[in-house]
Formats: sequence, C-alpha cells, structure tokens
Amino acid sequence: MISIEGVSKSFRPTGGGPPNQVLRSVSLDVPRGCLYGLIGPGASGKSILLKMITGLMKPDHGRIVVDGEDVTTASELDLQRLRLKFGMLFQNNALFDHLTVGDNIAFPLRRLTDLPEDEIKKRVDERLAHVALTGFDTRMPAGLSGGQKKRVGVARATITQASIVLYDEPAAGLDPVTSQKIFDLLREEQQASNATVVMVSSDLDRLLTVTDRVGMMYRGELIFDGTTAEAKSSTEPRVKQFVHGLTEGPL
Ligand SMILES: Nc1ncnc2c1ncn2[C@@H]1O[C@H](COP(=O)(O)OP(=O)(O)OP(=O)(O)O)[C@@H](O)[C@H]1O
Repeated sequence: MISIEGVSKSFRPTGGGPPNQVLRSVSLDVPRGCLYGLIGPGASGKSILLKMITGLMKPDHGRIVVDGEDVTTASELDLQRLRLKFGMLFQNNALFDHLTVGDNIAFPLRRLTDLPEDEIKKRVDERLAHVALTGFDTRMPAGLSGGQKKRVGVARATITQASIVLYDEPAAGLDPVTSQKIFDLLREEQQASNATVVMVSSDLDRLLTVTDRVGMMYRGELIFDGTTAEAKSSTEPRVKQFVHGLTEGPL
C-alpha cells in the first residue's frame, strides 16, 4: 500500500524568478496488489511523484507512507533497506552497456543483498525464462533489439521480488505489438507476485488494457483517481479529452 498525503513540491529557477510549483497537494492511495496507471500531459509531475515514492526526492510538504513506513522522513540508512522493497524501471535508467545481460539483471541483488553467487545465478536464469530470454545471460545489451532490452529491464526490476514496482515509460519507443507484449508481461509479473505497481506511460491505448486504477496529473494536481472503467467513462473535460485522445477540448 502506498499512501501519498498532501504532497507539494516547488523548484526555484537557478536564474531567479518565481518558484515553479510542480506538485500541488497531491493525495492518493494505491492499494496493495493494484496496478496503478499514472497519466497526464508532459511536465505534469508524474515522474517527480514516482521519484518521491522511492524517497529519491523529498517533498516540501506532506508525506508518503509505503507499507507503513514514512519514506519522506526516512534516513539514508532506512532508505537503503527500504529500496529492497522497490523494483524500478525508470525512463532513462538504461542498461549498463559494459555489463552482460546476466550481470545487468543481477545488479540489484549484488548491490542490495549478500546472496551467494549460485543463488543469484539461479534467480537470474529464472527471470530470463520469465521474460522469454533464456540463454541470453552472456549477451551484451548492444546486441539486443529495443524490445529485448526492455524485457531485460523488466527482469532487473523484478529480480528482488519487490513488493512495490515502479515503471516510468516501460515501453517507450517500441512498436505497438512489442509494446503490448511488454505491458502484458508487466501485468503477468504483477499478478504472479501480487506486487503494488505504479506505472507512468503515455501509451494509453495499451496502458489501460492492464491497469486496475488510473490517476491523471495536470499541472501538478491530481485531477482524477478511479478505476480504469471510470477513467474511460469520465465526463471531466480534461480527463475525457486526454483518455480518448480528442483534439477538441480544454487541454
Ligand atoms: N530537478 C528538477 N529541478 C527543477 N525542475 C524540475 C526538476 N525535475 C523536474 N522538474 C520540473 O517539474 C515538472 C514536472 O516534471 P516531471 O518530470 O514530473 O513531468 P512528467 O509529468 O513526468 O512529464 P513527461 O511526461 O514529459 O515525462 C516539469 O516542469 C519539470 O521541468
């Protein structure tokens, strides 16, 4: 369960001028075992909210409680322990080019746990099988297609069996069929582990095929929170325009 309570954040421009308020008193509960899709136009605050859930960025006001622990006041030491709870696939969190596929996937386990190497290898092989890349462990990322790289990213994000998994644009740059396959894979992973997942994606047509609930951000505010069906039938003009990709409307 992720509980976001009245979170606000502003940035001061380096050259002076008025602060840019990027989150405005956002409150939101993501229930355990929910696949939550966070949508909204560019620069509306979606990625910032994901970063705050991990404790990577602190809000100016409000707090975020993850499985009963307040990540906004957690010390660096607490956060290190808490990061075992999190699997992440961030927008620019590309694979390490100098590491093999197997070492990329093993990376969170080596950094966050002291599991023996044979156990790590077992888990890497199991993850590779899950994302249909058995035998790819010694390959280098440069030799993979875009879709294969994303699947390696999914394997890395899920290897610690984290109870909370965050994805920022997990299928960006892929063709529609490969993109749908990535979303289906994420959904399967989430259901198999009953993880709580928050996913940002601008590929609404595919995102909304796998979400349980949807939230829409607009200029730093959460203007909608409801089930996927409610999002699709919303009459709120901004939500309706965005969800259905209409050219006419307030956006
Ligand atoms: N470190 C930072 N310093 C200053 N401003 C920032 C910083 N990070 C983000 N912002 C600003 O916060 C706002 C929200 O950014 P965010 O990345 O959360 O948007 P987003 O909704 O994820 O957008 P997109 O869909 O384009 O990725 C933007 O105006 C951005 O310029």
